[in-house]
Amino acid sequence: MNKKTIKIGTRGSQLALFQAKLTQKELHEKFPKITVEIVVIKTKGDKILDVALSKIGDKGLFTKEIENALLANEVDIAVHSLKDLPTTLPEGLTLGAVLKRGEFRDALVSKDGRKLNELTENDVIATSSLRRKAGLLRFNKNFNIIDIRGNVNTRIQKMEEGYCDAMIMAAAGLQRLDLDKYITEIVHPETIIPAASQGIIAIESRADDAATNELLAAINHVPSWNAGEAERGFLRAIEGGCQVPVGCYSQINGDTITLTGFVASVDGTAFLTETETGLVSNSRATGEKLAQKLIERGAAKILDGIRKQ
Ligand SMILES: NCc1[nH]cc(CCC(=O)O)c1CC(=O)O
Repeated sequence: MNKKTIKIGTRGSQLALFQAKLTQKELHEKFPKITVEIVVIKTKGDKILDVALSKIGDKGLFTKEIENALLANEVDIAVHSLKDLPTTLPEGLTLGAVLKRGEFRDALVSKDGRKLNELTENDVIATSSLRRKAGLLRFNKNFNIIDIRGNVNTRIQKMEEGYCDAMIMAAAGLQRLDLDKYITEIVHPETIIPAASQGIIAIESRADDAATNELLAAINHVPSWNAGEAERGFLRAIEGGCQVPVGCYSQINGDTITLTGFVASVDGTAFLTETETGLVSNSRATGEKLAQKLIERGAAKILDGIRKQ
């Protein structure tokens, strides 16, 4: 049966709504006769606002309630940031498509416009991400780092009110919200290795909904999909999530993909990084091989140590 209406489930943050609207626009352009509606769903991550994400210790903090709505047929697709989506999806759900990737690197946002190499131990740098913390401490072990929560807009407001001197955020999120002017510097991906799949918008669907999946295939951006496969392959194999300092990024060059990843201890003193190159047609396996390399060098031991704390 052909679809007449598609309901998109999304969180209600400005960033999530922007991403849902972009998906709506892409579907509308390809399929002008189909009505695409947006349904806002609150997630646990939207309700717990005062605890560092790394301490909540929950997979799918920003995605679970939306996935439940999808499984209950209340919506037809769910739009997420791919980096927030656990690498193993619930039974019955599938990744239907991804949109063209935005900026994959992190950005420094500083109050007075100073760059990362101009910040000192007298500055307060805010991030709740263990990955960003590890990168920052490897760059300067004396940096003073504090936790921060809240959506992108809230965090900028906190900085302006004096909560901190600088922050690290995903450049893609700032750009999507038209907040580019706050970006002081795009951080080199070897200084702070990005989150796997950062900058990619994911569209999740029911595996058995052939009509919807056919529509999604038509808006899928293949190079971004391959990057996501490689980076999620890595993350799945290393068993990383947002509770551990891990990250990776990929570069596609013709038919090859090069993936760089890291695993670190929370204080940044142990820091392992590796690179792996493979065929784009074999992206996921390339990510898994990268994970294997890091595991052979002791990554599992570092991660086990963190999980026991
Ligand atoms: N953790 C929250 C989150 N999830 C996705 C993005 C940015 C957009 C993206 O990576 O696609 C952000 C904000 C941030 O990390 O600063």
